[in-house]
Amino acid sequence: MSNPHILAVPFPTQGHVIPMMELSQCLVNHGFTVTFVNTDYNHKLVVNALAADESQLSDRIRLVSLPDGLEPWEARHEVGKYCEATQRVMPGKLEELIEKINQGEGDKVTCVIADESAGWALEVAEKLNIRRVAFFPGPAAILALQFSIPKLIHQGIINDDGTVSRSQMIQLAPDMPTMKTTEFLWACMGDLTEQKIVFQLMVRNNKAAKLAEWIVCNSAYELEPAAFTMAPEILPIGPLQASSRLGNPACYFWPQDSTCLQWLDQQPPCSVIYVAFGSTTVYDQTQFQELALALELSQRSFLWVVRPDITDKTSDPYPEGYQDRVASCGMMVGWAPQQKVLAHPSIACFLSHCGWNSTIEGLSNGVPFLCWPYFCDQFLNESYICDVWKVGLKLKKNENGIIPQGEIKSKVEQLLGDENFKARASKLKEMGMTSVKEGGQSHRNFKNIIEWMKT
Ligand SMILES: O=c1ccn([C@@H]2O[C@H](COP(=O)(O)OP(=O)(O)O[C@H]3O[C@H](CO)[C@@H](O)[C@H](O)[C@H]3O)[C@@H](O)[C@H]2O)c(=O)[nH]1
Repeated sequence: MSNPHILAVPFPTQGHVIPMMELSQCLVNHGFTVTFVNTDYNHKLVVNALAADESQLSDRIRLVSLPDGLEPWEARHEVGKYCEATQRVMPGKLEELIEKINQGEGDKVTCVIADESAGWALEVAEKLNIRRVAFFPGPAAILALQFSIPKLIHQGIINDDGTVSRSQMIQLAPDMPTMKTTEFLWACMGDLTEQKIVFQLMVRNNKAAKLAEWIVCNSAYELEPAAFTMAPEILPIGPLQASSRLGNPACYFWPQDSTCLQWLDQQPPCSVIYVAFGSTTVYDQTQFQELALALELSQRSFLWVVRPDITDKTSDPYPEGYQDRVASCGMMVGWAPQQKVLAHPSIACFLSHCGWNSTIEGLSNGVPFLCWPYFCDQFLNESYICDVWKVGLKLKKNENGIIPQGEIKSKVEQLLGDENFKARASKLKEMGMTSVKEGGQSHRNFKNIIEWMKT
């Protein structure tokens, strides 16, 4: 038998590639070899960022790439178009890649670990008779929601193409956070056509997940017990964090600006608002400027990640004279070493879009949140943060759909003026993080799976 050789296939967006790489690094530490499959487009970004970064990938992880079905110049942020193209082109290319590897001199692929959202990769693995693990990088509750689609159709809550019959609050099972039907993952992704494409992808992924011998997720029993009771087939192996294995995260699409860590060193403990909205969130110019002014108004230090594509206005999106005015208290960077930033003692709170990676990174460091969800699973994550774990506050939009500067300023004061938020966040940190340590339930699940992968 050949040495264990994993083919890791993330869903091709940043928020999925990072946790799949983290899982890969954990596998390498247990003696596995990993071939990591990016799209050609993402591969270029990753290689470019790696060259500018001090973090090194293990030589037991080989980066390879496949076309994603779009031309190099086409935008990847139109969810529907992107999902259609990847599903159409990538399965065939993946099959060719695996056959090429297996006909070569090196170790044959012994197991495919695919993102649950890229169910087509599980279909290819089954066709080629290779063992399969589905990895979900988000919360178990969202996967449980996806698995409940047939029941939701049966109950008339949605119709066959995922359209929500009416806006209402529902609870999938006792003790689960309540969800607004119009905020179901697929129902808040782009226009109606895109929503239907995303819904159909989820239906396909439900079937594909049944082909996997294991379904694992980047969460912990301690964080969402009700979701794991509702869908016991999902096993938590998280929260996966580079700091747990004393390593650096990798596979970023943009080079990290590490100068902010030295800047943080100069700030007093628990004094800085960290502001970051993940890899895809985009704000219009009005909202962007409102946030900028709110940070200035807060009269606190802040570190703000302003990705080059975060607003529709690319050149100088700030209010006039802003950068000079905030130079003594604020720092803006294009992409931060976020996991290290959140672990820094000078961070007081995290103004976040509530992507799941950001959520567990904040939790793992006991940082309280100000929540500004945008789409996808982020509304549910906000509900976990504010209603279930009670480690954050929600920001409210005004009648024009804008979160005004006064709202941001007053919620910052409320959050930082109440020590209970920090106290609960510190408690949750202890609870959640023990799960990935020796003896924890996530650790035990991970061990069982790697034992199985080695047989
Ligand atoms: O300056 C930055 C900003 C972000 N990050 C990292 O980028 C990742 C961002 O992931 P996440 O917070 O989950 O946000 P998205 O990039 O928006 O992720 C997508 O994928 C997630 C996992 O499925 C979902 O939970 C989100 O809603 C979805 O938008 C995290 O690991 C961050 O540490 C950095 O390293 N530097």
